[in-house]
Amino acid sequence: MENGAAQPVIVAIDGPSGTGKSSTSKAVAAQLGLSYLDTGAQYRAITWWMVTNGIDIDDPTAIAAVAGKPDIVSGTDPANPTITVDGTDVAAPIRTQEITSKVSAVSAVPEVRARITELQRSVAAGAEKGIVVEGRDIGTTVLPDADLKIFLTASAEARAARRSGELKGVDVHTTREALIRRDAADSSRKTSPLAKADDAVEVDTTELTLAQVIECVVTLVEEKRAAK
Ligand SMILES: Nc1ncnc2c1ncn2[C@@H]1O[C@H](COP(=O)(O)OP(=O)(O)O)[C@@H](O)[C@H]1O
Ligand SMILES: Nc1ccn([C@H]2C[C@H](O)[C@@H](COP(=O)(O)OP(=O)(O)O)O2)c(=O)n1
Repeated sequence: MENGAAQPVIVAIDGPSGTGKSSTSKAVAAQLGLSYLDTGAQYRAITWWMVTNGIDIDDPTAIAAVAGKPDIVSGTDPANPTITVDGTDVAAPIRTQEITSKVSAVSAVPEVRARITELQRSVAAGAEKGIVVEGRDIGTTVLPDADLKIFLTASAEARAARRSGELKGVDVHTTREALIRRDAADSSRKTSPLAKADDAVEVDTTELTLAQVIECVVTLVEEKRAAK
């Protein structure tokens, strides 16, 4: 590496629900002094706005017509990630089952994706030391020139067990079915589906602890940084 300040490093972490994207990305960003962006939270936030404003989420034309209206702001400190819509803190309401069940329909609308993708690129460009961005289409569409692309996977059983550990009172079977439905919707949409980029490193986390996944990604980032 040359003398002087380190070049910003851009890391894209994609994969389906429950593979460990958020936990891994936050920890990696915190350890390496990078910013962090949860793009799923942005899609949840725009879905929350649609629901709150009575937009019919089964009507893509109605969604497209207002996709530019909400002002979504993400705080990128991995120790305290925040998200607001028109100045309102929506960190809690975007995690309800209602929003989770509606987010795939809203995020499949091309006008929504165009709007959120633009936002994501401007956040990444503004991260002085670099950023870890997690989602479904970061390596393929949002930041195709990322320095490092990771695609996390895990069995449906492991993912459902992890998720139902968080959702008290919801059984593993129901969680597993909902998760498989959402994966199918996110993977089959026309615009920018959930997919592994050709140059992404695939990490199967089924048999790994979270600490092992974090260590693996930190090592890969450090190797990329050393080679820059
Ligand atoms: N490798 C792992 N082993 C066990 N539990 C994990 C692992 N990775 C993540 N978890 C747990 O699984 C849940 C979902 O992880 P999260 O990072 O939110 O996944 P994602 O962002 O991909 O949906 C969290 O409770 C997290 O602590
Ligand atoms: N880059 C992204 C990130 C999320 N989405 C959509 C599709 C996902 O089902 C929802 C919610 O994503 P989120 O990462 O919060 O979901 P999980 O926490 O992994 O269950 O947003 C997307 O379309 N593109």
